[in-house]
Amino acid sequence: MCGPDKWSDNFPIANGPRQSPIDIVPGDASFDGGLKPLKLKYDPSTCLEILNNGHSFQVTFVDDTDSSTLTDGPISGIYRLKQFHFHWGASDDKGSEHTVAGTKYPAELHLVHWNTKYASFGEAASQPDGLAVVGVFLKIGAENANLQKVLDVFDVIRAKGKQTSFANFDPATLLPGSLDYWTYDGSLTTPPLLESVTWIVCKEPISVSSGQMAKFRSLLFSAEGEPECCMVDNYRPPQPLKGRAVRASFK
Ligand SMILES: NS(=O)(=O)c1c(F)c(F)c(-n2cc(CC3CCCCC3)nn2)c(F)c1F
Ligand SMILES: [Zn+2]
Repeated sequence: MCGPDKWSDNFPIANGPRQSPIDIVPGDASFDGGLKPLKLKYDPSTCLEILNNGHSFQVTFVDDTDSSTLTDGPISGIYRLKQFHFHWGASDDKGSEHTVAGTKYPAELHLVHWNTKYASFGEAASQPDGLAVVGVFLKIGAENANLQKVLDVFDVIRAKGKQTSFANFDPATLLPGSLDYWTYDGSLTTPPLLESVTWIVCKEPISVSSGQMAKFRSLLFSAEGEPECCMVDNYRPPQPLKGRAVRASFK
């Protein structure tokens, strides 16, 4: 398995100056009163499909208009929602990519947006200010009815390469009550590990039940007809901060 430790062979940027994820140490983050509140405007009618891409499952959105956007927060300009996906562990004690003072959460949601000053997601992904990803931690607790709408279609996307239409889902229903956040300059957490992401990590987690986490683990890394390989531990561990500042939108 070409796991995270091997990525630097094919992607030397894996050892670059602004890699993600990182361990967020709240005491080391500096409050920045200049940071604006996040402004997330999502239109459920832009929700298109859900697919198992062999690394995670992702829900993709129509991004040819400014219907679903991220503005304000630490960024300038308009960033369009392209997709959201998750990372999770084989057990509830691990799974998130970012950690908070060493604490791992069982899963982490990533809402991926691209800067409309560029012509497309693909072009934006190679620019230092091209992408903005909102990260939300999942914490074991009450069953999450909004998340359940996504888990309910897992049976048809169980294997790598499977996809199905997925309409009228509002990703805002997966956001926590508070949008207080930490922000820092980082990268994609999977190959090609491009250093083009403004990370925006919410302080407040959303809930997920243990039974729902078991459902995440019913997905497969493997394609139909291949030996079954459970999709678990699809998270990259924290990377060196290398002198970067982590700012907080809250005191
Ligand atoms: N964990 S993360 O950092 O939030 C995260 C992301 F933000 C991503 F955008 C991707 N991503 C990768 C591609 C292929 C593109 C193919 C064209 C060149 C750019 C990559 N599509 N989306 C991704 F895989 C991922 F894990
Ligand atoms: Zn991710």
